[in-house]
Amino acid sequence: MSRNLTIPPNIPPSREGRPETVAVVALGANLGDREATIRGAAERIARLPLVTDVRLSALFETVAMRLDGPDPDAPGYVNAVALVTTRLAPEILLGMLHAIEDENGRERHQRWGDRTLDLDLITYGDVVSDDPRVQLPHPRAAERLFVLEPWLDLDPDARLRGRGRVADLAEELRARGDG
Ligand SMILES: Nc1ncnc2c1ncn2[C@@H]1O[C@H](COP(=O)(O)OP(=O)(O)OP(=O)(O)O)[C@@H](O)[C@H]1O
Ligand SMILES: Nc1nc2c(c(=O)[nH]1)N=C(CO)CN2
Repeated sequence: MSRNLTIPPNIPPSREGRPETVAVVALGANLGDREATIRGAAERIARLPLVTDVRLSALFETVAMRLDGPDPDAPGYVNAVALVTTRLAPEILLGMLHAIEDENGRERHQRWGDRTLDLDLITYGDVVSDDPRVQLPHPRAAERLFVLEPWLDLDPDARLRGRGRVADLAEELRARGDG
């Protein structure tokens, strides 16, 4: 069969801008229909522009952590982690995560208070940032089993830049009865 060489080959047009990067996003909810909120948020992230893939972990039931420690009397959380492949810049992605929190009726009364939806950017590729608006990796991720365990569910070999293997961090927290 002859080929018409005037028709361009089926190669996607080259795209300017940043390369695709995998971001780790932590999801948590302890008010309302927590599971539906988490699954809906992951679907919403998947529909963001310049997001090409979202893999959601299993959902974990966890005890609410307050600033002064675990509070078994507070409404429990459903936690999960999503691996998000995106060409959005980290600060833009975080802004969009905040918008999704707002769409879900997130109110900001109290640090570590109850919430319909919390979305944290845990890592964005290997990017390190101490800008208070976008700290990367998330400065409290290594102390949070409710982040590390869902992350391990998706990626047992995960590493947290500057802190080593996520599996080792989780093991230390479990051994201390912490996190
Ligand atoms: N990597 C990050 N992920 C999420 N928020 C961040 C990050 N870096 C900086 N921030 C900023 O932290 C501020 C507080 O975020 P948020 O309301 O989610 O706090 P919190 O959930 O109560 O506590 P924590 O930050 O310990 O999870 C926000 O204004 C946000 O811009
Ligand atoms: N179990 C649990 N506790 C929390 C969580 C969370 O996601 N899960 N998020 C908080 C603020 O980011 C504070 N405490």
